[in-house]
Amino acid sequence: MLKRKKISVIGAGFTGSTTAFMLALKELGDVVLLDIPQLENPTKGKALDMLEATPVVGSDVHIIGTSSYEDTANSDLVIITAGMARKPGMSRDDLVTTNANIVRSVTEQVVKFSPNAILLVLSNPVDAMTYVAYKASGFPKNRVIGQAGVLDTARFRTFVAEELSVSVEDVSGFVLGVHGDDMVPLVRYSYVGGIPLEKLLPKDRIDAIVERTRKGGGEIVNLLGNGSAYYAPAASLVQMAEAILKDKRRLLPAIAYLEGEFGYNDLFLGVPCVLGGNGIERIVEIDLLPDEKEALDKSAESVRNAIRVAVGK
Ligand SMILES: NC(=O)c1ccc[n+]([C@@H]2O[C@H](COP(=O)([O-])OP(=O)(O)OC[C@H]3O[C@@H](n4cnc5c(N)ncnc54)[C@H](O)[C@@H]3O)[C@@H](O)[C@H]2O)c1
Ligand SMILES: O=C(O)C[C@H](O)C(=O)O
Repeated sequence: MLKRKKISVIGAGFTGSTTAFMLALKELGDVVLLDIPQLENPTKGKALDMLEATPVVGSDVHIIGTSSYEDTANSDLVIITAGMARKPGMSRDDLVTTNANIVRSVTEQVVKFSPNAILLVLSNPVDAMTYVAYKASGFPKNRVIGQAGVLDTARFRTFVAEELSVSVEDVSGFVLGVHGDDMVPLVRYSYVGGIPLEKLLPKDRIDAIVERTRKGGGEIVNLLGNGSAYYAPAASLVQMAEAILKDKRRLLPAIAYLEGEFGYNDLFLGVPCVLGGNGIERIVEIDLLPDEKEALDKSAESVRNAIRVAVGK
């Protein structure tokens, strides 16, 4: 008999609860939503509300809310969204010390009960937080992954589709590097219906889209006023979760541990990855032009600085 997957989402705030609901809508597995003991009742309430939507949408999954890690036992996938979100005027790196402590303690609890899980990290600054989760878990590198590139690429695709008045489905591309202002949208590898983007838009328009993508998170933070984006981040987590849980072997940008790839060592950074049942099945190295490599180096340096603060090195 086919066994249902179990997915735990740690942090039941905006991104955590939206992710839990999207996972349930897609029937990817039973969902456990966990937050701190002080928020146990609201977490239970959110989960029950989602469960009561399942008959309407026709999704046969179970969803519970909890503050107890025992309920997360034997999860196949654990998504970590716990931590502070930034407010207008802050950078993601301003969250590093607070969120490193949260991500470290959450990971230690998670791995006690789910030693074979794959960890998918969202908490910011996410490249450094994925490093913290990796060290705290002791898991092999393929089972610790961070989310940034799917979201950053989604923003890029949205802006290109709007500019050209074409379907978002026909725009492809990928954004590598740090999830911050130094991210690297690879214009040269971006296509619209198979046509290179550079043949469809003048350089100044592409530059404007690249800049808007880099600042995409901040644009939403400024509009919301008291928190950060959650619909597109949740959708991005769910796309990665689906690739892993269904062993789809999708080639997506993901934050992966590098041991020599792209010339970096002992670093988590957004790179093209094949995502499947083992988590990161492999990293796909691509040729970069000197200016692209220089931009990726800057990205890597920015992650190294955040890691130094996160782990106190
Ligand atoms: N990587 C990305 O692309 C991306 C995208 C969106 C948000 N984020 C980050 O994700 C994090 C969550 O964002 P959000 O909008 O959901 O914030 P939020 O404030 O709505 O939710 C965070 C939740 O974490 C919980 N939490 C805090 N400490 C905890 C602990 N020790 N154990 C369990 N739960 C704990 C809080 O109680 C809260 O409910 C932030 O750090 C944000 O910057 C990253
Ligand atoms: O911008 C943020 O702080 C949240 C997230 O990283 C995003 O890109 O939306």
